[in-house]
Amino acid sequence: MEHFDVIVIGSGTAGYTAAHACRKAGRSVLVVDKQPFGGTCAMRGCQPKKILVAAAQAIHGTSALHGQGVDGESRLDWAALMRFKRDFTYSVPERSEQGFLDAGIRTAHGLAVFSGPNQIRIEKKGYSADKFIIAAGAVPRKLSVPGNELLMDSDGFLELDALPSSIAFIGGGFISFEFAHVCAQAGVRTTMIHRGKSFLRGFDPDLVTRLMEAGQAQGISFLRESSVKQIDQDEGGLTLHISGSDQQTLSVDKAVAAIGRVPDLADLGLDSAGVEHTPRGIKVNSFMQTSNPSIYAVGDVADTQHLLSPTADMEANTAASNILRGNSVHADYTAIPSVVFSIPALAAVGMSEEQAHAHAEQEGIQLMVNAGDASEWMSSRRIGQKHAAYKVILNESTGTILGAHILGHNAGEMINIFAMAMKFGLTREQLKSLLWAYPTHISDIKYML
Ligand SMILES: Cc1cc2nc3c(=O)[nH]c(=O)nc-3n(C[C@H](O)[C@H](O)[C@H](O)COP(=O)(O)OP(=O)(O)OC[C@H]3O[C@@H](n4cnc5c(N)ncnc54)[C@H](O)[C@@H]3O)c2cc1C
Ligand SMILES: NC(=O)c1ccc[n+]([C@@H]2O[C@H](COP(=O)([O-])OP(=O)(O)OC[C@H]3O[C@@H](n4cnc5c(N)ncnc54)[C@H](O)[C@@H]3O)[C@@H](O)[C@H]2O)c1
Repeated sequence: MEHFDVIVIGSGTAGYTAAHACRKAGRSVLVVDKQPFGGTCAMRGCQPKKILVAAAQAIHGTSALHGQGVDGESRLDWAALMRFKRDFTYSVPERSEQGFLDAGIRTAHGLAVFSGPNQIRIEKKGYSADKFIIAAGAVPRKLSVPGNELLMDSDGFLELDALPSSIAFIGGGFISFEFAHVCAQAGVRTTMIHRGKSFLRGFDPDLVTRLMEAGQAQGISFLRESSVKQIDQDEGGLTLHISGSDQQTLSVDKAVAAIGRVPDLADLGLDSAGVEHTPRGIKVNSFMQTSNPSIYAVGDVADTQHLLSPTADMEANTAASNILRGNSVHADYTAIPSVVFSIPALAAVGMSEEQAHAHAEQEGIQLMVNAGDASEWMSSRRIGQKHAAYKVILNESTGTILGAHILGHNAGEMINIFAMAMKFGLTREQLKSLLWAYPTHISDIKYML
């Protein structure tokens, strides 16, 4: 049985970082993936999604300035856009694997299954290691209703050769919002169906309302407190049977289930390795170590709060560091920005207003909540942006930032400034004293403070 210092299961964001970090320190490393190398972010997530969003933003940006110096219609050419997207994703597996090989990391293809606490099998061949890092990611959650096989998931949407003329997104989270805005800009009749009352739970409700107004202005319909109970195929496409809303059925050409992602635990053989897990993922401590001290778990497969690329990367570095130098580094979840790449984008970091009020009461501090509409600001007017708003929550006495929430073009870039300020404890006065390049969206931050 071949032996390695470290075996990494999964070649996505987390697996990539962990494998390279261990190899850089001179360890012998094997990385294995059951799919072509590269993982979700590069192949089926952040990167290809952002290519579609960029095109949709260009269409929206042009139409927003019609009559204000911009003339003529722009149109989203889906077939060309998919070719453009594939130019990026096509080469990922080969480049990713070559990068591992160039660094001296061994690669293997196939399903990795634990056959004991310190060994795995890949396609009938056994391997052992001193340490393992499980970076097996997550997969789309399936809607368990009759006819669910007629639904697409995000992987399917990102591979669509032609856009339908009507589409429904089931779920009121990140993926539904981002893809719905792309579809709306392509002229697709788009409906979002959400079982709960509040869309984009976790984001500021006032800003979510403004985002939904922006979506409605682009032609998106929203059904809330509505559950899809059954899907039937009919001649024209699909009929969705919906309970809870006034609308009982909805006919669409295609429908996408975007109801969250679940850790990809199936077939890993975790019980043979003594690794505790729940449907939420592999249980880890703050060193990213599992119940088996030789095995660490990182990224979407671990039972942590975030399913994001930067947190996958940070957790992988944490696990690698703890394997190399003994458990000494804790995963640090301070000030993690998150962005819905809708049109406009919605971004947040830190506490919600509700959390901040609870925190203030508990700590006996005064809050300062700066909130407002930014659609009349020059930065919005010059690009024809009609939906822009912000909410910044500060500790009044120290001037430090507890939370920031931004809706608008470039919100995804601006939020990083707030994340940096929070991470390093910068105050309102310090931020205001900076000479921001002007006129930029980021220079608006001083008005928000
Ligand atoms: C549509 C979409 C858009 C997204 N957009 C963003 C975004 O804009 N920003 C952001 O921060 N995050 C985004 N995310 C989330 C982000 O992609 C994930 O958080 C991140 O990719 C997780 O990385 P990972 O390494 O943990 O898992 P993955 O990248 O999923 O890698 C896991 C790998 O493990 C392999 N594997 C699993 N089980 C086994 C096994 N038993 N044997 C061998 N191999 C195995 C899989 O084949 C896979 O390649 C998005 C996700 C989706 C779906
Ligand atoms: N820009 C980004 O950072 C980005 C973009 C896309 C995805 N992601 C990551 O991927 C994850 C998955 O995205 P997502 O949009 O699928 O999930 P999500 O968690 O953002 O939203 C899931 C939605 O589905 C609903 N839902 C859950 N179970 C349901 C059920 N059985 N029936 C009906 N509705 C149900 C939830 O109420 C929620 O509205 C996200 O949590 C996020 O971490 C991030």
